[in-house]
Amino acid sequence: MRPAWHADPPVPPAAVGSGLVTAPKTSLVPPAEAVPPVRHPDAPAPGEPIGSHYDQCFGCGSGQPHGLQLAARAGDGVNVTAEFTVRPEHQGAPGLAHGGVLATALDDTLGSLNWLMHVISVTGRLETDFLRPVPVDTVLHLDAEVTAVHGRKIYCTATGRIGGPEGPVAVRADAVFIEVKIEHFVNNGRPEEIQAAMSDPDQVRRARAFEVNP
Ligand SMILES: CCCCCCCCCCCC(=O)SCCNC(=O)CCNC(=O)[C@H](O)C(C)(C)COP(=O)(O)OP(=O)(O)OC[C@H]1O[C@@H](n2cnc3c(N)ncnc32)[C@H](O)[C@@H]1OP(=O)(O)O
Repeated sequence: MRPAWHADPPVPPAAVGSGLVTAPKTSLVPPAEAVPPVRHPDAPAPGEPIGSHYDQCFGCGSGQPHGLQLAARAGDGVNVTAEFTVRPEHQGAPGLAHGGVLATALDDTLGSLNWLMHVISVTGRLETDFLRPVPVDTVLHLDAEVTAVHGRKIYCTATGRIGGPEGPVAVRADAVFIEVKIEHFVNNGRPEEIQAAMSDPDQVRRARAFEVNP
């Protein structure tokens, strides 16, 4: 007999009007008309630290004691590298990193690609493969790159290796990020944090870096 979970009815592809709305998924494979990404002339130099986009970011902010404190550096193309050390507060199973935390590490590394193109984008779709368990105290060596751009859609990929930068791949992801304007955050973020960010000269300077996009 099939297990009970096999008997779940399939989710309808689009059920508008029934209370369910399932958006069509964007393929993670760029369309034929997609173009290669362009490294912005003012992108950080290869090897230069990218820094956090927001000190309260769970992925890269220094103001989040339980966060990942991810430190990314620019590559020589439209790519970055980063490291994340798994701490006890990141556990899922005993002694092992939580899968959602590992997905966050991949997501935030992909997010730092914004600095290479001087485009603000947010995660639209992120598909993650978990290939090896990642124990506490492990340094996850991440790399991410943009593979193609189509309109506002930015196709990108990331891997996380253990045991060194050339070690075996433990996690990987393919993603589509969507370009947005700064208003995306101003209009949607909780007012307390938006007001605090807008009165922080460092935060305003980080945001302005994108607005001089030629
Ligand atoms: C100060 C510095 C800060 C810098 C801040 C940097 C932050 C980085 C942090 C790490 C990354 C994150 O965690 S970001 C946080 C997690 N992500 C989010 O919160 C995003 C929530 N989703 C949204 O707000 C929205 O759905 C958007 C913005 C993604 C899309 O809405 P929209 O702007 O109305 O887009 P729309 O016109 O419908 O679609 C434009 C094109 O994108 C495609 N598209 C739309 N949504 C998706 C999707 N989810 N997945 C795939 N593809 C999609 C459409 O098919 C279309 O393709 P075509 O028809 O043109 O072909």
